[in-house]
This record gives sequence, C-alpha cells and structure tokens, in this order.
Amino acid sequence: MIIAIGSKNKAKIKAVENTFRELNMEVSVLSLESPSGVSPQPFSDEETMKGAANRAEFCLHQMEEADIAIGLEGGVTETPFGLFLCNWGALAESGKETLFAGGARIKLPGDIAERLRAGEELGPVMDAYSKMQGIRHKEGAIGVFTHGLVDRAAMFSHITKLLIGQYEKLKGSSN
Ligand SMILES: O=P(O)(O)OP(=O)(O)OP(=O)(O)OC[C@H]1O[C@@H](n2cnc3c(O)ncnc32)[C@H](O)[C@@H]1O
Ligand SMILES: [Mg+2]
Repeated sequence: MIIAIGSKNKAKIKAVENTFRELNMEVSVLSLESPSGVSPQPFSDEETMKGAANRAEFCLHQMEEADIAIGLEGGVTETPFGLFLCNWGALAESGKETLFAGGARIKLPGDIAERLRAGEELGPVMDAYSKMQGIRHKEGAIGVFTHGLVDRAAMFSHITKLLIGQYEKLKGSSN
C-alpha cells in the first residue's frame, strides 16, 4: 500500500511512519508539500479540520500512485477556559468520503495565547519561548508544555491510528 502525506514537516512524517511500523503494516510513505488552503495559523477546530482535509485531498490528486492520503494540521481554538492547541487529521481515498480524527488538546499559557491573538504564529513564538529552532519539526508546543511526555510526533501518531482504524473498519465492513 502507498500512503501519501501532505506535508514535509518532520514530526508529521515521523508520526505516520512510526504508526505503520507499530501496526506491522508494510507500506511506502511518500510526502508532498500540500497547501492547507486556510490561514497559516488556523484559529478554530473548523479551520484546522478544513486545512487537514484540503491537504489530504490535494495530495491524493497530485500523487496518482497513492492509495490513500493523509493530511495533518495544527491549530488553536478558543474555549471558555482559554486558548487550546488543537490538531486534526484527515484521510482521503478516491471515491470515498474523507475521514477525520482529532488529537489531544492542552491549554496554552496566557502569554503565548496573547501573542497568537495579536496575530503571531505558534511556530516562531514557540522557538522564541524555548530558545530552540524549528520546534514544530521536533517536540512541538505540546511536547514543551507536557515536559516532553507527549511530543508532536506522538500526538500525530495517535491521530494517524484513529484515521487508519476507521479506514480499516470501513474496508472490513464493505467486504
Ligand atoms: O509544514 P507544515 O505541514 O505546514 O507544518 P507546520 O509545522 O507549519 O504545521 P501546521 O501548518 O499544521 O500548523 C499550523 C501553525 O501552527 C504552528 N504549530 C502547530 N502546532 C505546533 C506545535 O506543536 N509546535 C509549534 N508550532 C506549532 C505551526 O508552526 C503553524 O504556524
Ligand atoms: Mg504550516
């Protein structure tokens, strides 16, 4: 099976590769930078979901050899309890309805939330906060704020499992 992923982000690619390895599924993983079609910093679940679906669908259309395509998108969402990280995944297959899965969410500290509300992007804000470069390709904000217990790859890996599980379930019931 050939799986395409709509991003060149290392944490996302690693998450998908690790998941298939863990599930003992023999697949080839290809990656293609795919536009999310939403703002660089999505600010709601809806916008983040749309970004994930757009990436998956774009990637599927571009990569003819792919059986399925996965789009993973990071965003933030306002709640009555503050601004939370939110992450979504979408799985596209030709002729089928796109599948969705959401990831773990945690509250961002107030000073980080304020900078995002003022229009900054989480990636650079996190680099400045952690005094590291390219944190979005590594542990990500979720890794920083969970003391490394759940990093960005682990979080996207869980989303990937939720997607593949739904895909396998539907495949099984159509046989
Ligand atoms: O190359 P792509 O796939 O676009 O990967 P990305 O890291 O930019 O990830 P997203 O577009 O999905 O994320 C949207 C924005 O949120 C930022 N972001 C999301 N989650 C993050 C995290 O865990 N740590 C740091 N930045 C994050 C990211 O830098 C973007 O500005
Ligand atoms: Mg991006």
